[in-house]
Amino acid sequence: MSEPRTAASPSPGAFIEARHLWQEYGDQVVLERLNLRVEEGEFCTLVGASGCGKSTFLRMLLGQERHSRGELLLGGAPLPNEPDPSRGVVFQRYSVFPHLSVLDNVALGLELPRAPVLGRLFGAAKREARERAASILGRVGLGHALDKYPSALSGGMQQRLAIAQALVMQPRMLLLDEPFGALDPGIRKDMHALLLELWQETRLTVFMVTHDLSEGFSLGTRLLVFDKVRHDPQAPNAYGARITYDIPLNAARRAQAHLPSEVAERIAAR
Ligand SMILES: Nc1ncnc2c1ncn2[C@@H]1O[C@H](COP(=O)(O)OP(=O)(O)OP(=O)(O)O)[C@@H](O)[C@H]1O
Repeated sequence: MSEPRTAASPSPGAFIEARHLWQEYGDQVVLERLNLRVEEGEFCTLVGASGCGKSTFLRMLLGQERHSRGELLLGGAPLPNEPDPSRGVVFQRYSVFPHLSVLDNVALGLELPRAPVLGRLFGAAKREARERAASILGRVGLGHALDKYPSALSGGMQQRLAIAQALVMQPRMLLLDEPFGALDPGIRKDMHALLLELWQETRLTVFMVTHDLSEGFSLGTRLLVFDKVRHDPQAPNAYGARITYDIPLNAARRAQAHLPSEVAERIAAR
């Protein structure tokens, strides 16, 4: 029998690792020698002053942007240079397709890779895709709105749809860029509860940018503060940000994230 893993056990290879990571645009240094190790299942919230490179870091994790220097690894190998279904993303601005129904918005992600020419599946494959889409929409609270169009949805409902779009692809990582920034406080609270439930169920690794520090503290298992350690008032673009504080949060939730899913399910079932 293998030894139980405890907090003191050496951790296996990191899921995401940034080593001396830099991002520069021309003569503007945005990120500078950033180092980070994140294990699978962690929920990292990213905070920092406006313009310090949080969204840039998310885009790099998504594979939308290549770093200038250093290494960015996924499971020990260079992170793929292009977005793929293993990385789901939700932006602050609604990213759903306005001309498609709620159900089609989510089913499309399943249909396109399997029918790249027509963009449509037929028969059993189509039914299966739509059933899966409907099931995840039910999970995010949109089961009653499958035939609606996005223009008929509230802001919170549109973000639920965007989350469903990302989750239906069964990503290993969920990247959220201020996903609730445009929502009213009451709706935000509902969305926080939903996101935590989904994270606990799926055991995804989450990176979420937020400007709301209390949201950052209450949601994550880890708060990452992006900031510049060097400033030159004569040359504001000369130095970039890195992670200056890395604060473990919500110990109980953090411990749960490390529990093997089958053990967590057995305990929950009692
Ligand atoms: N493709 C690009 N080309 C040139 N400059 C860019 C590019 N992408 C980002 N930048 C610059 O990099 C800096 C960091 O931008 P980024 O959006 O990552 O910051 P942020 O911390 O997410 O900001 P905010 O909190 O305001 O959203 C900004 O000065 C921005 O103008």
